[in-house]
Amino acid sequence: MPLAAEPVEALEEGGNQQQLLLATKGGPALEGLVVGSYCHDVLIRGGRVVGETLGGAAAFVSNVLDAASPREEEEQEAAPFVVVSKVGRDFAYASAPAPARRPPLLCASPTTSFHAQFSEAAASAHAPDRELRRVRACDPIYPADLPDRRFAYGLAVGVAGEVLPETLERMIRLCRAVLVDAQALIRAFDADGAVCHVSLEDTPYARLLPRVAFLKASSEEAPYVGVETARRRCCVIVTEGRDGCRLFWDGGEARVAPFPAVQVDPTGAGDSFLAGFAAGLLWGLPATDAALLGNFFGAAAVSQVGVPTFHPKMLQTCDYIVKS
Ligand SMILES: Nc1ncnc2c1ncn2[C@@H]1O[C@H](COP(=O)(O)OP(=O)(O)OP(=O)(O)O)[C@@H](O)[C@H]1O
Ligand SMILES: O[C@H]1[C@H](O)[C@@H](O)[C@H](O)[C@@H](O)[C@H]1O
Repeated sequence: MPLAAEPVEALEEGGNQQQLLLATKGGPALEGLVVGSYCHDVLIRGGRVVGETLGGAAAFVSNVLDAASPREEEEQEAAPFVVVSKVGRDFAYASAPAPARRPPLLCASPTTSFHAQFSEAAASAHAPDRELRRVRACDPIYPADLPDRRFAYGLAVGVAGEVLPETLERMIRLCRAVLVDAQALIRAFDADGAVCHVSLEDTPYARLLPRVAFLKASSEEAPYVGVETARRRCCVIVTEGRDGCRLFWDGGEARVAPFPAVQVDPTGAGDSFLAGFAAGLLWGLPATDAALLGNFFGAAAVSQVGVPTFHPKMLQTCDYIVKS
């Protein structure tokens, strides 16, 4: 793939944080820090509830990191990363695999909850296919909630504004490289809880971008991120649903082809993509090949309702991407 060499050289030339991830190939398992809350997702179609599932980017991310991260033979059960997430006493999925392995912090406020209203009309690849409304919000995650030690990498994956600017700043101080989902930075909520977006440049997060390694945005979020400005500060990845994704860095860009999928639920595609991408970097892949692994897990996520289960055969494809 001719795209592979170019971005990596460009990223290495920058001499910034991306290198730290890229340099881990063959090394020992590296501990990560995932920050963002688990939530309740209620899926609604035609005015009827058609599903209630565990949500929150942290749940989808944990699921993929556990399936795809490099780790020692004897540690097959759980990949080495910590999740800092907050839920209320009403949390319904404490025994689901991701929260059971990495339990959330309990708060007096209720668990963050989203209603996802799916349109009946066939969505185009880039059009929003659901309207999201936050109906409950748990407490934010404060800097003091993060463990006081160093991590190889961090993933800032908030869903409802819970990753405060000062929390992201602390992540940046604790982690050698931080990957950020734009949804953690630019989401706002109207009086009804409907998700809308603000311009990243107008948020306190903007000044942190030069210290972020990768910023991932969906094509719906990309206009609020301001790709042309952001790519001068960090590598920006724009996910394009069934069209795969594009990487933008200072001086270049690359498109990475998708995997085919029959979409049954788009929830968690972006989260699974980002985790697959991070796992690819941990395996030592160039950014564009890591994005291929991201596309693989994004496609896997849309093929199932809720947090997906990975069958051994699917993980053989993942192995093939990583090792070929
Ligand atoms: N229908 C699809 N077919 C194949 N791959 C898909 C499909 N939808 C999504 N993907 C994969 O998942 C990635 C992320 O999808 P998308 O761009 O829709 O993210 P998103 O809007 O952030 O998703 P969500 O908010 O639902 O988590 C894409 O870049 C692609 O690799
Ligand atoms: O569980 C989902 C998922 O984490 C999505 O990435 C996010 O956009 C939604 O708000 C959340 O409900």
